[in-house]
Amino acid sequence: MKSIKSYIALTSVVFALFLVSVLGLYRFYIEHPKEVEIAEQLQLQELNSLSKILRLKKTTLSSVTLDWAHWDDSYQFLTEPTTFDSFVRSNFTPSSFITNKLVGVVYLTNDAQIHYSQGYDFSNETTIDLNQLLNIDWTLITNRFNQVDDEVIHGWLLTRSGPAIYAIANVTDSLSEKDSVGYLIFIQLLSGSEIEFIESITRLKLNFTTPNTKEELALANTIADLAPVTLEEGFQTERYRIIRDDTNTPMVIIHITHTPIHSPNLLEGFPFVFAITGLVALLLMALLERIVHRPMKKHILAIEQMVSEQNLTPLTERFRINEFEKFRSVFNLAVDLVQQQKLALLELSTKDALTAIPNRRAYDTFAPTAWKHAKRHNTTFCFAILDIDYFKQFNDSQGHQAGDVALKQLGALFSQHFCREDDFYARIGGEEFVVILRSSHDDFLPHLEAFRQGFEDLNIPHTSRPDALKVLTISIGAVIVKHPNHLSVESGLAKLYKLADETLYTAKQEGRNQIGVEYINN
Ligand SMILES: Nc1nc2c(ncn2[C@@H]2O[C@H](COP(=O)(O)OP(=O)(O)OP(=O)(O)O)[C@@H](O)[C@H]2O)c(=O)[nH]1
Repeated sequence: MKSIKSYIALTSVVFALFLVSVLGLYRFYIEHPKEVEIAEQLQLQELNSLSKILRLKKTTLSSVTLDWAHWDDSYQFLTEPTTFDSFVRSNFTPSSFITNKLVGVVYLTNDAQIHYSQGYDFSNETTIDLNQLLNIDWTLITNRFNQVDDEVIHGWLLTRSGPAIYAIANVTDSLSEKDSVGYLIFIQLLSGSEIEFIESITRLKLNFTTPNTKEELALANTIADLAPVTLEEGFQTERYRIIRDDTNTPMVIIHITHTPIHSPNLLEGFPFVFAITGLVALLLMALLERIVHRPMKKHILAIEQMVSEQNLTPLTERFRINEFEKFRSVFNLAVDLVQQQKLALLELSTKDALTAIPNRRAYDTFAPTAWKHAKRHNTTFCFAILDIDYFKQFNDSQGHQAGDVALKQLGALFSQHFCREDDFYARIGGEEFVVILRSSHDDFLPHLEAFRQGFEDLNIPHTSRPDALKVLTISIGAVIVKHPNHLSVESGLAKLYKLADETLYTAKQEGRNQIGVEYINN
């Protein structure tokens, strides 16, 4: 069996676990997947932006290249090279490279002979031999010449200085009326400032590398392509993407670092949830403790005290819970019942069975109290012993049953004569009775006399008595104490009894059917 307190604790813990489970399931199946989805969409957008910007760079370079290739000057430079030397001098100055962010310019004839090539070293800010600068594998480019036709084509290059983009356009006159006389190639290096610009737009941290060794190439082949853009790894703060050339060879590896505004974390908010749940559990415990445990404990203590004091009384404090309140009212009904039974038992134990007036036990309880009260208030006190005259002869002649009837008749007479609040009478022996009267007026004797006369007037025949009277009578021995406080508490009552008994004896000796009186402290 467990205490209410442990059930309350158990209930609170179960409730807290239930709350955590509900919140946990909500977080796991609803909230967290939504957060992940939003974060993934953002990362996909960032990758898309990166892909679009890189494509835009290539198309921009293509436009510039196409523009230059369709200049009449370019056309004439290839058809009449000596006449147009000034073209090179005026157009391929360092500022031309810087303005167009070019690291290389190449003019080729239709049969892929280099007509003019120039590189620009941005770190040293000087023109330099293109091959020395970039160490380009020209076959990659010349293999694409047949794709050029009227269109411009572009692609990625591995250079000594890092990844670069190139564009190839047919060189023709400005109206594109003449046949192509060669090719113009512009090469743009992905410079630091370019990367910073892309980073600021895409919100990504980027690191461009080129796979050089066989192992690096093999590794690069396992990396997902930048285009078409996918987010196959899901939400990640870091990932790699690859850019390939037209022969599907990995050209550029991009190490991408995302800077998410918010990283979805499954356990995020759980300390708060635990704290809230714990708090709710504690509040629940406190509430149940206040409503259930504390009142119940209080009532148990009250009942225990009643039991130890052997005095059951109704529980007065109300419960807030219906069932407990019901228990309280049922308990109170039981207390009522016990009190009624107690009263009934008390009455039974203090009443004489034959005459139905108080018995010896009642006398033993009442007499000392009445005596003490009289002493305290110094009220005049009358103690009288009553005895039926020649009752033995009555029994012997009329029978014991007739004696019982006579005793009953005598008992009934008491309530008629001694009916004041303070009057007391009892049957303390076989045919011996006691009357205790208290009054400020000394009117005891008329009362006792009326009682004696009343019994005589019942005219219960007693033919076998030795004197002249032939009815049943009583004799009374009375002691009247004017000032009870002159006698001691302890010895007082016993002394009165003894005196009353002696007075009764005298009354009997002097002829019976009379009252003998002794006064004390007059
Ligand atoms: N019928 C009946 N008799 C009782 C009862 N109790 C006591 N007695 C009788 O009361 C009688 C008392 O007799 P005694 O004490 O000798 O006195 P007495 O005959 O009354 O004579 P005196 O007192 O001297 O007048 C006895 O015979 C008892 O048996 C009772 O409950 N019923």
